[in-house]
Amino acid sequence: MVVVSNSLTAVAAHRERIAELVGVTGTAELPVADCLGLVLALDLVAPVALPPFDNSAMDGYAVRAADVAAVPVALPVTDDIPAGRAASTPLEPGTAQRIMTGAPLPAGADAVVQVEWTDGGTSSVRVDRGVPAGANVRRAADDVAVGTTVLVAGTVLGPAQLGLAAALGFGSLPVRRRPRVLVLSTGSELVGPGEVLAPGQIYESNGVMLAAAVREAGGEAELLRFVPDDVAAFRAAVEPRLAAFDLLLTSGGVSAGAYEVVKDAFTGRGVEFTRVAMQPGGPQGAGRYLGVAVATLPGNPVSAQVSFEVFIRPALRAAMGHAVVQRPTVVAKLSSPLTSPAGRTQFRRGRYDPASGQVVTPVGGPGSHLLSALALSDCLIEVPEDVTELAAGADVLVRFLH
Ligand SMILES: Nc1nc2c(c(=O)[nH]1)N[C@H]1C(S)=C(S)[C@@H](COP(=O)(O)OP(=O)(O)OC[C@H]3O[C@@H](n4cnc5c(N)ncnc54)[C@H](O)[C@@H]3O)O[C@H]1N2
Ligand code: MOO
Repeated sequence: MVVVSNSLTAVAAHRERIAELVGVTGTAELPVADCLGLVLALDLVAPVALPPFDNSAMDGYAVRAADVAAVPVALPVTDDIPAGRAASTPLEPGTAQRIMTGAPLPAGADAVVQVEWTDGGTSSVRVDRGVPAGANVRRAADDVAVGTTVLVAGTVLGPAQLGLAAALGFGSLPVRRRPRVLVLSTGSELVGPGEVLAPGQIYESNGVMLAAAVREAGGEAELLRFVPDDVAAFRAAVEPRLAAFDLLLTSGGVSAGAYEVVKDAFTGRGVEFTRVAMQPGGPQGAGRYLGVAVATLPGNPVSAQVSFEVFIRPALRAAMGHAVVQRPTVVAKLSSPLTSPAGRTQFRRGRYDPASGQVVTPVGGPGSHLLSALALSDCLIEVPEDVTELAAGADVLVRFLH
């Protein structure tokens, strides 16, 4: 692990460590409807053509273009072809067949006259405007030929990709499965919603926040809350569950206090604790416990969420096979001056306003308990390790939170 001065671990080194621990999830065959946002694990090859047959692009009349070269002309209507049914008879010269959008073109027809250019007749039709051969006809395989690789492995499946898979008849797709994360909050002071706060107690918030962050990143989260500051209780709560998960994500219990349950439970058992050169989010731990990846985040709510953004989200995205694992960034002008601790990357919370010349405004101070400021923010302002002061108007890197 790369370590920077005064024995702090570099942010990038800790990020790599977490990504390496989480690794890449396996492949699963999932129903197409459940694949939104997932990454295709294998190339998708078309088992059918799109369209599968020549068909009409318009409601109208299937004709031979030569028969409507001179208009107006009256043609007997010999068949009626709704979508979903094939023509029962080939089109004879000098006749028309009424046809609906998407219905198969009868043999012998080479064009469709849209209904607006006719009198709409059912036994005989008067065609008022001629069409060239091929008009309003969608040819078989116009879009996709059988055997074409339509989507390559690594494609992120959005609505259009899922629509294409469905159009080709796929009911399920091979994808990288979602990483499963057990989110665990520790702290004897934590109580749940609806309970009356006794002196010294607070409502638990990190679990809800981190589980939501896991889901937003594309993972599956299970929340385990309100574990007391007791090593035996902690291990008893965690151990029976671990095998079902790709990552155990804890918050709290890792700094220098007398009751650091996470640190006490994992020290010397495969998890290393360190201080990362960042603020907030200094105290971090990473490793493997009973074979499962573990990341321990600090308990202060803003520290926990910023740590998630910096370390956990990229690892989960990489685990799912995403090529782009980082949020988008932009360089913006700082609206007001900032100070930052020497030797640490500071992640201040901010609001970005593209309208006023790409200005970013810090929201709240640097305190890692300022959760409401985080909730009002849409980005992190990243101040490099070697920068301790920034004037208003300085260029800063903005990392979006959405
Ligand atoms: N002597 C030192 N004290 C502290 C240091 C240090 O280096 N030396 N580091 C500080 C920093 S920085 C951080 S960050 C915190 C990290 O502490 P822990 O990870 O051990 O977290 P806790 O002590 O359990 O809690 C910190 C704070 O956050 C609240 N918290 C914790 N879990 C939750 C939760 N699930 N929901 C809501 N709030 C939570 C907790 O009540 C505390 O107020 O340590 C500093 N101290
Ligand atoms: O590094 Mo701590 O995470 O600021 O509150």
